[in-house]
Amino acid sequence: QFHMIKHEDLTWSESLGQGSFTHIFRGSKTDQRDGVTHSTEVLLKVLDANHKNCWESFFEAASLMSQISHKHLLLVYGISVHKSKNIMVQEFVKHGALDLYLKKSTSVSVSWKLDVAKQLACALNFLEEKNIAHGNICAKNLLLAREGDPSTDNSPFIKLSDPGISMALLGKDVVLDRIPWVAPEVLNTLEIELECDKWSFGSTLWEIFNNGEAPLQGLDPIHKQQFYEHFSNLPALEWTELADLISQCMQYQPELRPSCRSIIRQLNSLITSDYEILHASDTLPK
Ligand SMILES: Nc1cnc(-c2cc(N)nc3[nH]ccc23)cn1
Repeated sequence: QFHMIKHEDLTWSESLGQGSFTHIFRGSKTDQRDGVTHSTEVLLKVLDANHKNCWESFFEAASLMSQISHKHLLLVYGISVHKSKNIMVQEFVKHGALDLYLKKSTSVSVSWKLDVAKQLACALNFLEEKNIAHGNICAKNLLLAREGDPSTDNSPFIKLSDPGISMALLGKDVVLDRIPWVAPEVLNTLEIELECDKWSFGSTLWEIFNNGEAPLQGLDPIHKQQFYEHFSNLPALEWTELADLISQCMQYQPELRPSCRSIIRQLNSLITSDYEILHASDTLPK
């Protein structure tokens, strides 16, 4: 169920860092279409040689993304297996991960953030309708295809990346490190259900409205686990309506979390609320 890409059709450029058990590189792939050679910029995600046993899960994550297509889901061109290297070939998304972008950017408006939040909610709604759980929703896995430009009121455009290797295969320490994005019930079951993505959506909303700052970033794994054992909540944002949506998503009882349709409805009412006017002051020059 995968397009196999020949290794010789891949060109490798610079390393762009690493994920859980993977290394990522910028690169390009060439293919022949009606006799013409096309070269496409791609992102090459390589599974660590010492985690070869995860290759099924690595490709499982990619195949999830290639079975369905949606404008806010990352495009996976295919896979390439060469000697001991397992490579996933993805579309290259120009501005990279949203968490880093938010940390670097100073003047990102409230409406820009709401637009991004709504795009993520639409992607989750699409997955929910297909009964597909993603399992790794976070700002690091949101890729910015278009920055959007405040002067021309051009809007941002994001793509949700693949979920990566499944929780069941990651060590307990990696799962603990994903607190508070990983839903509490996953720590016991290591199973990902649709409701888990709603919890993660809440945590990602918190990140977006805290300029990419990671929630609970200072806590070590033990204190992160206690955060769940004490049924704690993230610090509420000033904007109460948004804080309410986040706490609805981050309810410890999965069945009480809102549907994607409800999340989208609530985001729409926030977009039209006068909050933007009230908060226009935070983008005006002092
Ligand atoms: N599917 C993907 C995933 N990541 C990127 C990306 C783009 C960029 N400008 N800087 C980066 N730094 C790290 C990753 C990355 C692109 N496409």
